[in-house]
Amino acid sequence: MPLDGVKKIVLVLSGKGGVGKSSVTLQLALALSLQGKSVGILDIDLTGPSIPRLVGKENEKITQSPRGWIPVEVHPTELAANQEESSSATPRGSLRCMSVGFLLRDRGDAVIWRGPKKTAMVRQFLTDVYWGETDYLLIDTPPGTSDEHISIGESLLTMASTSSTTATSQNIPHLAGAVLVTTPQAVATSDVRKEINFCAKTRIPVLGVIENMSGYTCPCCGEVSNIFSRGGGEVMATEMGVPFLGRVPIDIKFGQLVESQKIEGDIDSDADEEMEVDQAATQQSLVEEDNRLLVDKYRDCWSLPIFEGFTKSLLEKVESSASQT
Ligand SMILES: Nc1ncnc2c1ncn2[C@@H]1O[C@H](COP(=O)(O)OP(=O)(O)OP(=O)(O)O)[C@@H](O)[C@H]1O
Ligand code: SF4
Repeated sequence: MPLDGVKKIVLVLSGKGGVGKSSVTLQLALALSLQGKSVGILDIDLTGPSIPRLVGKENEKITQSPRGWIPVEVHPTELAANQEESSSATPRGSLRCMSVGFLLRDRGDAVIWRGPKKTAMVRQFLTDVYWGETDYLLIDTPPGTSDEHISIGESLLTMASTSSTTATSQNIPHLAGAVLVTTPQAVATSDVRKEINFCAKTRIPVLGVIENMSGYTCPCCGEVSNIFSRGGGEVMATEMGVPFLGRVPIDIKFGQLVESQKIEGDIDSDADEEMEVDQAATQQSLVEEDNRLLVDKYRDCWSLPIFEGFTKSLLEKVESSASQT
């Protein structure tokens, strides 16, 4: 069954491009993993997929198994952050990613597709990827309300209607809701208002708004500069009557990490079915080393600890949204 084993789906949306949707998706995913959850990221930004680069796996390719496409595994094992309190009861998280970027022959290839082809690709992502047991599937979307958004909404609805004759987006079994990302300035928040209206029309619950790039604290003197203004996301959330999850400052280290690509791993992700069950010890230790790199590097930023805070309130909202449906 499509999405079999996926417990909850969270869409990450924004009205405007470049506000940090993919960065927020990744940091939410890492923070959820650090809480021991198994997490998947589905990148449906078909023309500008950023997830492969963010996780340092730009050269990875998707493999096929009898059960479907196997997503690229980023850190399938115990995470570095948990090692401080390491005990036999330490939760184990995992992170797997699927993106059109893993399907391109060359990372510089352009995806120039019309609507129907995009729709087909989004459907295929929902039906043909074998996620296995996954607590949270975060779906990173392109900006605005494009073909991809409509396709994902329709595909989830179609899947729901196979089990119910009265399917609405509110009873899509796995859909917990959407997290909206904005920057503080009016030019971004006004587009996010449209996105909230899109959610209202398609009856997707809004789990909360995150205000990204909200101020910059100088590491030398502590002076706070509100480069893109501050507080616009919170004001907009209050006015629109949706929860505000919090702010993420501009984090120079984060930008540098993404740019530097130092997290590029050289792990052979030839993850066929057999390997899932029977991982060779050497491969496992390579993957563990790779994971530590990814989490350590992002943990070094200011923002990952902030996201660990967000996920707590996000999880509460997901649970309460689940109990209402
Ligand atoms: N809080 C932050 N501090 C510093 N840099 C950031 C922050 N958030 C995002 N960035 C940087 O801003 C750029 C755009 O971020 P990202 O790709 O996540 O945006 P997006 O909204 O997903 O873009 P697109 O519209 O292309 O999908 C990236 O280079 C990222 O590293
Ligand atoms: S005073 Fe201005 S330039 Fe100097 S360290 Fe602080 S923020 Fe940077």
